Amino acid sequence: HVHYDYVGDFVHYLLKSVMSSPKINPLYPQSERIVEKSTHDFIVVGAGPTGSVIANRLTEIPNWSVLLLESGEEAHIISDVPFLCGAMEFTDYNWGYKSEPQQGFCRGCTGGRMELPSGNVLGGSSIINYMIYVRGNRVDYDRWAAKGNPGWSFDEVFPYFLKFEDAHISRSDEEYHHKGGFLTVSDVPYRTKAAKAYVKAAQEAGHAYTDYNGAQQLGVSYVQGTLRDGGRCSSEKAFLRPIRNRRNVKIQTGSRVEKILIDPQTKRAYGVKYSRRGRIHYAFARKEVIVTAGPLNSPQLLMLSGIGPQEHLQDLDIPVIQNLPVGITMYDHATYPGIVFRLNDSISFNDLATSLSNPSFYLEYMGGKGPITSLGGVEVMTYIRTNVSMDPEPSYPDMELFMIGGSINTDFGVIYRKIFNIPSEIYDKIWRPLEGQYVYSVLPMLVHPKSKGYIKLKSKNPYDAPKFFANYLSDPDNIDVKTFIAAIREVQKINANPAMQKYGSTLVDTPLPGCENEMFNTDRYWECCLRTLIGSLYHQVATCKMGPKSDPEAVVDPRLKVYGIKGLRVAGISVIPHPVTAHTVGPAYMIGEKAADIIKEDWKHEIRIMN
Ligand SMILES: Cc1cc2nc3c(=O)[nH]c(=O)nc-3n(C[C@H](O)[C@H](O)[C@H](O)COP(=O)(O)OP(=O)(O)OC[C@H]3O[C@@H](n4cnc5c(N)ncnc54)[C@H](O)[C@@H]3O)c2cc1C
Repeated sequence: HVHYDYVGDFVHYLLKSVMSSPKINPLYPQSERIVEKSTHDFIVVGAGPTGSVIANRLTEIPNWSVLLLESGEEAHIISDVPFLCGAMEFTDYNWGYKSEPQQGFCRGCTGGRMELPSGNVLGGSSIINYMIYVRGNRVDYDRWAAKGNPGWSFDEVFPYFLKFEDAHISRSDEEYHHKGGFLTVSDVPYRTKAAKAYVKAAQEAGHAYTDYNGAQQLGVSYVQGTLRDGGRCSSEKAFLRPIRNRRNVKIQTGSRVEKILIDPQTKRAYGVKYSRRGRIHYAFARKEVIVTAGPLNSPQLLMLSGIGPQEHLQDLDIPVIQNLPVGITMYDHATYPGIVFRLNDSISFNDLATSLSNPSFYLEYMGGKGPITSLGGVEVMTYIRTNVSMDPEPSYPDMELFMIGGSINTDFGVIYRKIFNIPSEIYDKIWRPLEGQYVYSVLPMLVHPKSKGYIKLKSKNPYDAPKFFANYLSDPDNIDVKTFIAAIREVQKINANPAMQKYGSTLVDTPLPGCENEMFNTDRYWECCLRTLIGSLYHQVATCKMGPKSDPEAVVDPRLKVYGIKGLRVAGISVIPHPVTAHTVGPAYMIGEKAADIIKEDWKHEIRIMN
């Protein structure tokens, strides 16, 4: 046995080096002669899904010039391979944040901390994400509107979801999808037999087969992915590549914005200060600065620029321009990776190394097919409403269960063990004995957490990572834990059905280290597991919350303008007021589309004159 830690480190090193190597034929050639001071109509900070859409749509107006500044570089084509998505976290495409150690969760994680990856690359997190495409529930958006955000109800945002979508889904509610948009959403071409059996078992357990992006979200269906021809369809591929030769857009990588320039007298944002290749530059905006720097960096940038909680900024010696509750709210979607079932037949992924060393899989991938098109093993989604839910809306899920045709042992502890910061003591006990075996797992995602965390700056140095306090499982009534446990029971119920039992599927019952004192499969046992090994699914929202002026947590108004500051908007999942019943990339694209339309509307007098 070569110790997997060394193998893992070597694999990560190799991948990191390949991914960061200079491009021979870059799609976005970067001029070395960047002027130190330049002026544009709009400056967009961050080229993730939201920033990419905004840059695309604003430059539809030929007379408007847009500078898109992205801290990361253009991605390597290897990031297109869906099966490798988990590994992207170990490259320079990740900002590499971690949560602060806190009581009550992640007691067993290495250092008591969770990984909080976030994309630092042209395309943002859509280059390192798992490509799961979910739009969210009608109720999510109707509640945004009901909470004082006019324009954001489902009926008002749905056309934007349709606008960007190019759907290739075989069993779908057709009127809920659209063909011809920039972002390809499709079925995953490869499905394990375990996934097919699980879909059947879920139906046997009473879950209807649905299109979760269609009329009804509750039920079971195969995952839909942001995939084009079996490869990743990132925001770079979908929204930037088609416009990169427009004369009125400048897409500049390796450009890290350190500060938004704001006149303290007039409170107008007039540009940004950024560093590139070790030099400081300034860019000025005639019209607006739009911050789309992701859910973790957008609040950081605002606070570094003097917009944030007054006392916190004063403590760090940052001159306060506007006292606003930036970063005081951070909801996230949590999951638990330890519900694993052993199978007695070769129906799931059992060995990543063998899969990746099989040349025929690559040939299949060239044709947009085969196991390598799998979204890191994510295959089936089930939306459920547990008996813990007190929500008045009967069709509103409180849990998502996503089924994976493998588990943390499938890659021999090289990738997913590290993603969840699982120490050797736990891996060796639970997953090591399963190496090479056929298993599947189900990860519950708590879609509407009651617990909320917050973000603080560590210092006024833009290169110091902020501090992330996730506060998972901290709600006073313990509803989050109870909901998780109800979901774990539902997973067991699904597994007990004939379609899974045909393969002798049994829950792995080795007690989790740290929880041996609790009786296996009791509520107390599962609570202990959750508090030992919970992980993030990287959907932090509300860090620059959208809300009416009366909302004490609001940072931007419903037109995404930062309260009290002129010429400055924030867009992206950071503005989402409350967690959605979705993975967040879909909503990020929608927010980009809507933001672009809002901006066009606000400047329509000028567009009219130009026409
Ligand atoms: C590992 C991972 C897996 C995920 N899996 C899924 C999934 O399967 N399905 C799903 O729906 N969602 C998933 N998500 C979430 C989803 O990808 C994000 O919600 C979405 O990308 C957010 O879009 P955004 O535009 O708001 O921000 P981001 O995608 O975070 O983009 C922000 C961009 O701004 C840049 N930036 C930040 N600070 C600066 C600065 N100071 N100067 C210049 N540029 C800056 C960043 O480098 C980045 O490119 C995942 C996220 C991660 C991290």
